[in-house]
Amino acid sequence: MTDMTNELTLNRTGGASAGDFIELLKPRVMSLVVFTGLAGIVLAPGHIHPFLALVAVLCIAVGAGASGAINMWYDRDIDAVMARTIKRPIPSGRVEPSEALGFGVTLSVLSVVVMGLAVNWAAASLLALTIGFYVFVYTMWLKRRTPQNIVIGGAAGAFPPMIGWAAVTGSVDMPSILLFLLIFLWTPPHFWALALFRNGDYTRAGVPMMPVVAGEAATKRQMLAYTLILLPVAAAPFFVGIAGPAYLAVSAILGLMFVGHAVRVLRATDDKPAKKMFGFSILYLFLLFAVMMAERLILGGWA
Ligand code: HEM
Ligand SMILES: CC(C)=CCC/C(C)=C/CC/C(C)=C/COP(=O)(O)OP(=O)(O)O
Repeated sequence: MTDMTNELTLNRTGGASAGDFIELLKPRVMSLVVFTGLAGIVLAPGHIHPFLALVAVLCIAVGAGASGAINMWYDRDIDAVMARTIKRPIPSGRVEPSEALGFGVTLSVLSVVVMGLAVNWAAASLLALTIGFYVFVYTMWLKRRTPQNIVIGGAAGAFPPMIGWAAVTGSVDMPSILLFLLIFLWTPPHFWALALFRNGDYTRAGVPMMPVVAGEAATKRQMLAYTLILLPVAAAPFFVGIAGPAYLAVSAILGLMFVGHAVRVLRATDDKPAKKMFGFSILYLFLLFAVMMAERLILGGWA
């Protein structure tokens, strides 16, 4: 406790560093979000100037990070009682709440306006929708109210490939909706794996995550159901012509491994399988999109 008090005093007098503002952008989580946005650009039919592609990726990165900063501003009360989040810049006193809010709002507006002016307004509108969904629908409305919070609110994290796709095509098309669906169905097993071994945090903070409300067994059964539904959905990009045969094989292997993790979690009596499944969920999504992009870049289009 003394250590923590000293740390708070030190930090307050020291003021915020650039690193604190970078931390507000949740860079590690957002790196995969941006990667899926890049995939939308690579997989979309048509051409975009490489410089504009770079601008689009930067706008997705800045918009995603900015919404993370607003999330940290709104959630500063619960972040202060969860072990995983207590050292974040606001609860530890290094950044004032109003500074974080101003930072997040400014960068959100900037990312949308630059996307609209430099790339197109279809991508900018989807980016604005995504930021709004994460901030208003997930963070401010559902997160503290229902155990379905991440099922519905998770849609925010699934939009980036559609944003990237729209940056190239100016439209919303069926293959990009499929990429949305893939991430949408991946989110519950991704997040509930973490919630299972961070259950104490969410109980203390009064956040009604699924394991807190429905119990561990029911959560685990739902995780298995999502991994099973993911199998055909993850294969679908091959059948609509935006992914190749190597992708199809990899999606089946990774999908079965994901189901295997869910089965081990279902049977487990300790936290270890859930921790492993959380780590695997990230690798799963990263590899799926990496293979989809690599095959497209190496071999060209299929459609
Ligand atoms: C509503 C949907 C989601 C929720 C509630 C959620 C929740 C979380 C949480 C609580 C963590 C731990 C973060 C930390 O301790 O800093 C995490 C980690 C992570 N999430 Fe998610 N996530 C969601 C969607 C996504 C999406 C869509 C992606 C990417 C496409 C993603 C990628 C990651 C990555 C890469 C990490 C690991 C970060 C690290 O290395 O520490 N998440 N997620
Ligand atoms: C382009 C754009 C705007 C993308 C946004 C992407 C997005 C909504 C990702 C959601 C992932 C995420 C950080 C969830 C954390 O949940 P939480 O906020 O409950 O987690 P916490 O407890 O770590 O704060």
